[in-house]
Amino acid sequence: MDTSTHPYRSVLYIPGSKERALDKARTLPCDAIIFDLEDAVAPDAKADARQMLAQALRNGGYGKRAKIVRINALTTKWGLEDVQELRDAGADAILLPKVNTRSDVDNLADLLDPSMPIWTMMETPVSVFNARDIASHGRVQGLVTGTNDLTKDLGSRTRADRLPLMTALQMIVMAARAARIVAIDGVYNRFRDGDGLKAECEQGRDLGFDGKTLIHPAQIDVTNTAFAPTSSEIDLAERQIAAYQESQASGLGIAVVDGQIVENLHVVVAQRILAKSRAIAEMAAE
Ligand SMILES: CC(C)(COP(=O)(O)OP(=O)(O)OC[C@H]1O[C@@H](n2cnc3c(N)ncnc32)[C@H](O)[C@@H]1OP(=O)(O)O)[C@@H](O)C(=O)NCCC(=O)NCCSC(=O)C[C@H](O)C(=O)O
Ligand SMILES: [Mg+2]
Repeated sequence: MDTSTHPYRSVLYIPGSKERALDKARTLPCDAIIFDLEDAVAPDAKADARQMLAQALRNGGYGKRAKIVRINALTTKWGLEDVQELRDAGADAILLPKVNTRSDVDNLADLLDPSMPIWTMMETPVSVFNARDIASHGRVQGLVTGTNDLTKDLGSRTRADRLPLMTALQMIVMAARAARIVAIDGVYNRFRDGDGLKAECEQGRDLGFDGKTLIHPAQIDVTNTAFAPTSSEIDLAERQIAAYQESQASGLGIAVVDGQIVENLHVVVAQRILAKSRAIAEMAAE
């Protein structure tokens, strides 16, 4: 699934051990779900969570939401069994945490059907340095930023403006864009602080992320709004495309809309906005 056919504005983590949350997710208006077997699940609960999650996926009912399973790293004692239990359960992608290098992706790819997409957590300093290499792996279709682990590994402080993370955030977006894959921002931990979430979503959107990972259903609406094209962006995109087509018809290469030039590249951006808007409408028409 790419972002022109499927939106990834809101990507909700659900602990694989929480039956009630697994059930509730079937009704939540998020674009994608990360079913988590890693950090959200305590070591003693991992085996049961694996079984419960496989059953929930087989039962279905998640509609058009993209279903992404986050396994434990293959270097842990749980990783291999996670893959064996979940690879044929009906997920749309497998998300690998604590990735450092392209060979980590190779190790997972060897265990999966070639048609199963892989997403990677970008949450170690080494992964950020290797972002381009990881993103360009033929099996990788999405990068998910792990800002909590990055903050831990950097020894940085949590700041509202995310200044200590800015280089990493930009490198992750650039790697995803160079490889034409999906880029998702990290979580906002204060899940009852809607204003703080909104500000961080706007920043993530400005940076170029497709959406944001979430930890609580209360974060979905704010995020869906922040990562959707606004009505004025849609209106402008439509007028830019129309004006450009008109100028082409009269033999000109450039149009002017609202006092700004419109060239071919602006038309590409406008078309992308309209494609995203259509994908969101399609998602809502469930
Ligand atoms: C944060 C929470 C522990 C809060 O849980 P709780 O106190 O139970 O919340 P509420 O009582 O407000 O819940 C209301 C209802 O919503 C359901 N719920 C809550 N969270 C989720 C969810 N994530 N998905 C689906 N449904 C959810 C509750 O079941 C209630 O339902 P009902 O009873 O029917 O009304 C909790 O939200 C939580 O566990 N969140 C997920 C935490 C998580 O997944 N963490 C790991 C991922 S973050 C990460 O690892 C980032 C990355 O790796 C990095 O390094 O940065
Ligand atoms: Mg993490």
